Amino acid sequence: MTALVEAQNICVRAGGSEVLHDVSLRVTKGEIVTILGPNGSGKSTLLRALLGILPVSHGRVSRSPGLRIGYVPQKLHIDRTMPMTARRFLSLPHRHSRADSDAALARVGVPEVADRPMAGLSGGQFQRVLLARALLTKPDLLVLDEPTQGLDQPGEAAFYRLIEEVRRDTGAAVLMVSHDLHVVMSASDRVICLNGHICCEGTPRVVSNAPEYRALFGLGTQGALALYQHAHDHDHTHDHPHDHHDHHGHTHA
Ligand SMILES: Nc1ncnc2c1ncn2[C@@H]1O[C@H](COP(=O)(O)OP(=O)(O)OP(=O)(O)O)[C@@H](O)[C@H]1O
Repeated sequence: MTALVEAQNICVRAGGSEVLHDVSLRVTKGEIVTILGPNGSGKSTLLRALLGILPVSHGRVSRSPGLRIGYVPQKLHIDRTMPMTARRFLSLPHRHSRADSDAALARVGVPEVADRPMAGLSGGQFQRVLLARALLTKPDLLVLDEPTQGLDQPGEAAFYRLIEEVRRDTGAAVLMVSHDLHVVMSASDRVICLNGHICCEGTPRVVSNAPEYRALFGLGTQGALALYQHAHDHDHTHDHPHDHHDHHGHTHA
């Protein structure tokens, strides 16, 4: 199938060193592809090179003619003191009708936030508004750089379900970066494991059993640590172990 976007043997340099070496990948129509990798492994750099924001020092990037991309960058600086409603935010930088904006908010499951200030939204609502803004461009390809950062695990799982629905309804392909193995495994057609180069790739099942993947995420690398801490945080916010602990405390008292 024709690729929407394709990298052929690309190398990318940043800050005087080679951040990506000999990376090749393609995303075809309607696919959900997730890039996983430790901090600093070049995930954002790869997305930016595919989007043409960063130049490659070797190889080539091609995008299908007329490709419409909805991009949600990893960091979006919003002046939290500026009172801007979600509907107004959706019209930046391109103006959209009220009906289209409201439909986009409804599509991502937060119709109620249209008149609320962006600064007052929860993390999950905020990420959904970012997705709504990307959808307003009617993209063939959604590029999402860690779209679930700051969300708890149920919030992440709900967000990935939403991504699957969007793909089903719009036919858009999705290329995203994630740190969360568990939820990504169920939502992705294909996973690419990156650490400056592609360590392994394939269906989630194939990748989770690949020795390269286990070496990167399972043996105390920087990435494994980040992932472990991520999971650890979730345990702490979970109600049951906490209740259990309290219960024991009372029993002993
Ligand atoms: N503009 C830049 N100048 C210097 N170094 C850069 C620049 N952009 C990226 N880098 C370096 O390239 C490497 C890859 O960065 P990148 O942001 O792509 O990683 P990442 O996998 O997205 O990381 P994270 O998971 O922490 O977001 C890092 O070592 C980073 O410091």
